[in-house]
Amino acid sequence: MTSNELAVAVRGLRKRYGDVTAVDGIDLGIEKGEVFGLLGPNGAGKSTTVEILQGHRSRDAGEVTVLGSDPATGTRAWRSRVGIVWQDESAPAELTVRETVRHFARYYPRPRDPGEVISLVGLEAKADSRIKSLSGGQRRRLDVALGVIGGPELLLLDEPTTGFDPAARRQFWDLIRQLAAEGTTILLTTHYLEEAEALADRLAVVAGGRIVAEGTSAALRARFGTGATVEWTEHDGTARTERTETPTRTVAGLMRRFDGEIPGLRVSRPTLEDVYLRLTGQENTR
Ligand SMILES: Nc1ncnc2c1ncn2[C@@H]1O[C@H](COP(=O)(O)OP(=O)(O)OP(=O)(O)O)[C@@H](O)[C@H]1O
Repeated sequence: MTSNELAVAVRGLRKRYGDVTAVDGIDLGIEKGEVFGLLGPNGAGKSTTVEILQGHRSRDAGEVTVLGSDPATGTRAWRSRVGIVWQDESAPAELTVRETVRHFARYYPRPRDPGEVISLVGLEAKADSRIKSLSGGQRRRLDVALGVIGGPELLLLDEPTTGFDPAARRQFWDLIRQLAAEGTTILLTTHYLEEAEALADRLAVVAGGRIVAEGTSAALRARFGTGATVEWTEHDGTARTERTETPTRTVAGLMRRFDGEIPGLRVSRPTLEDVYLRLTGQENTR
């Protein structure tokens, strides 16, 4: 697939801040209509990458094509095709939700209908409330409304659900799924594995400015999450843990030794979280 057929094509992307290498040679290809998750710990280089894709940060090296253009030289027409959800949208606190969404619609050549966008993000009941009266989660929905009011082909979301309660997070996921169903290509960064698994068609795990793994969550688990952990308790009460590629054989050995019930027996396969912690070198931080 050529870079013009992909929504986002990145090759050899590098960015340094002084002595800190934030992005250290990232390659990325996101297909049109895909939901792609960038997953990684604090400081991995996710925000820097997204800011470069938005055209809001310069790069030191690499080729970047977003909707057929280099973001560093993106025109106003190009910008109107890319939706960005800012962390702290500086919308005037005294305006109502409806006024704000209508106001932002004027910046775009072919905006979506403001009323429709307000209901898409679930803010109908708050349409005539002032922004200053919104809760944190409602405020974030407004940010998303402002990110999609221009009818973007590509939506870039940097940690969209940080600070959400579980119910708000799940409602937000429904919104993302709805936008994806309408054909919007979506790139989101997240710390939450569960979120990446729930939303992303494919995900890339970023650590230390590099992509350490990429694929569907099922493929990542199958590829990196091999083996199992067998846990049991010895007669003297000592807890034992063994990591093995052949858990059945381990359990068979224990059955012979214990000649009956094996106290505290537990066999577990790695979760995506285990895979993620292993890939990002945080395995022992649990
Ligand atoms: N404006 C800046 N000036 C100097 N260093 C920066 C700047 N922005 C980011 N960095 C550094 O670059 C590295 C990557 O940061 P970045 O914000 O891209 O990571 P991230 O994966 O988005 O992290 P988080 O999950 O914490 O948001 C970090 O070491 C960070 O301290």
